Amino acid sequence: MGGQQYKVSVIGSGNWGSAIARLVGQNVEKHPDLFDQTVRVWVFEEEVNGRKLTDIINNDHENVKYLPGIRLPDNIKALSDVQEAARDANILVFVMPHQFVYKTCENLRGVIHNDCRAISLIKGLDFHNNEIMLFSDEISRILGIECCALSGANLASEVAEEKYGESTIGTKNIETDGKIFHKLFHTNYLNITVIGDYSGLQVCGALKNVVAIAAGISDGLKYGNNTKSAFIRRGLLEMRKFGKTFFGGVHTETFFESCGVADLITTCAGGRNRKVAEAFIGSNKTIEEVEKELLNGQKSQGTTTALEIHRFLKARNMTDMFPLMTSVYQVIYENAPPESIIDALQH
Ligand SMILES: NC(=O)C1=CN([C@@H]2O[C@H](COP(=O)(O)OP(=O)(O)OC[C@H]3O[C@@H](n4cnc5c(N)ncnc54)[C@H](O)[C@@H]3O)[C@@H](O)[C@H]2O)C=CC1
Ligand SMILES: O=C(CO)COP(=O)(O)O
Repeated sequence: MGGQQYKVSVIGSGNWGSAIARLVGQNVEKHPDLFDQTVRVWVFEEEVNGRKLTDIINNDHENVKYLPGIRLPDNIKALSDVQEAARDANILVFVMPHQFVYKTCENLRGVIHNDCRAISLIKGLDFHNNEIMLFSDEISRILGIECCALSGANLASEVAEEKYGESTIGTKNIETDGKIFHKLFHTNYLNITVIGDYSGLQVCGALKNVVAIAAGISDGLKYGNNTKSAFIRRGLLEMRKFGKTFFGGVHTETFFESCGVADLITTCAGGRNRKVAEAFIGSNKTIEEVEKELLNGQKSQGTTTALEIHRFLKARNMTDMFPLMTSVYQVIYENAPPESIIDALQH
């Protein structure tokens, strides 16, 4: 692709999708030699206050539903047709709740250039036919293109407000994709490190959401900071064990990057998973009802991930090896008393 400008499309426009589209919109302007100056964004169309969300984004430069109060750059072009949003792109940034990835990728089959490359910002793992897969690998398989991943301690609203933070890119191709994606995402307020362990990075992004539910349960029970730290520590150990047990090439060092312990801390302090789990305690509602009431269409991925992990471990008789993951599942889905989650710490 020597000398050619990369056309970037962001596939997804929720809370993180909008914050990252904003950052990418800014960064392509800093590298006009490298990137086309328009960033197309696929929006799952919906009506907000009687207007199409795409029209609101294109005319008012704000995603009023998923990232209210933040101005998006003028070079962001929202499109409701995913094929139109991705056609001719050289770079695809996948950023959507993990339950929507397959359908979206299927719609893109045959539309994507084979010199295109992708990056997954999705925090979740793919459990399919009782096997476990990385979304970067699935995107790669379905679309026939290379796909790496970005994950980090990145609460979307804070990144959108340009509060300083860090993030991690995991890729097999550090010299090629690592360099181009570093250019696309690194800013003075988001410091990017590139590593080779893309599997460990994605395991962290998915499992920290389940640990954040444990932190939320702990907060809902008013257990205090020491208890929450115990959940975070045990959670980190289970994240590492899960990665090393089920994926090759997972390194302990990855858990010390932004995608590891830092993301765990930020999500357990200020994330949606924690917030929903805290409100769930004592509510007499299902977790889905609480999520709907609190998040206005945003999704907390940890509940689905807890269920998927549990089914996967149960099929292998391995639930005992992951007491915290198991206990979160039991509290959320099997009406286990929330206080029983402490047993997971004494295992
Ligand atoms: N929000 C955050 O602070 C961060 C989120 N992430 C991860 O980024 C990914 C995307 O999350 P967000 O952008 O925050 O999304 P979100 O949870 O804010 O929004 C939900 C999105 O799903 C879309 N949607 C609803 N129904 C759909 C359907 N049937 N098909 C396709 N799309 C549909 C909505 O239009 C909306 O864009 C997730 O894996 C999340 O864990 C990662 C870092 C930070
Ligand atoms: O991934 C996140 C921060 O890095 C956001 O976490 P929540 O989905 O729990 O808000």
